[in-house]
Formats: sequence, C-alpha cells, structure tokens
Amino acid sequence: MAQLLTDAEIQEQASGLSDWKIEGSQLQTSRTFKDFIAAIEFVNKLVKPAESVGHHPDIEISYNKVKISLTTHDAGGLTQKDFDVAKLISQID
Ligand SMILES: C[C@H](O)[C@H](O)[C@H]1CNC2=NC(N)=NC(=O)C2=N1
Repeated sequence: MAQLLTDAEIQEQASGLSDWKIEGSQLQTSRTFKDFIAAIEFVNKLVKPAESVGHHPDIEISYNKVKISLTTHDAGGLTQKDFDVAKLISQID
C-alpha cells in the first residue's frame, strides 16, 4: 500500500502544483469549459493518466464545470500517487 506523505512532504510537493490546492486530505482543482460537451471531453482525457498510474480521481461535473479531487482511499490520505496523477492532469490542455 502507498505510504502516507508527511505534512512537510505534502507542502513541498504542492508548491510545484500551482493549479491545485490542499483541502484536508485531498488535492483539488477545478476547470470551467465553454459547455457540457467540452467538459465531458476533458473528463475523458483523465482516463489515460489515471490508468497509467492505476490511481483515480474523484470527479464532480456540473454542466461546464469539472472539479477533480485526489486522495488515496486505500491509505486514507495523500500519497505520492496523488501528486503523480495531479502532475499528469495539469499537463492536459
Ligand atoms: C486495486 C486498485 O489498484 C486499487 O483499488 C486502486 C484503484 N484506484 C485508486 N484510486 C485512488 N484515488 N485511491 C485508491 O486507493 C485507489 N486504489
């Protein structure tokens, strides 16, 4: 099982992810699109990074807004896998 990160490790890793914020035991980011179709097209682009790491975001879709949350459910908090997926998602345009 992936090892929980310490607070210092979390802050260190989060400093390199300007589009993400730490909310409790989650990494979160949100994006807004021109419409629902564009939002779903973006959500479909999340499959590749998630499957490549074997680690999956929680996704909230509200019309043209997509909220992505990452936490390691098996560990009950943030692990390196969360940051690995977040970095990949940040590269999606
Ligand atoms: C068996 C499978 O690899 C595990 O259930 C993975 C799947 N994806 C996952 N994603 C997230 N975010 N947390 C997990 O603990 C997790 N576990």
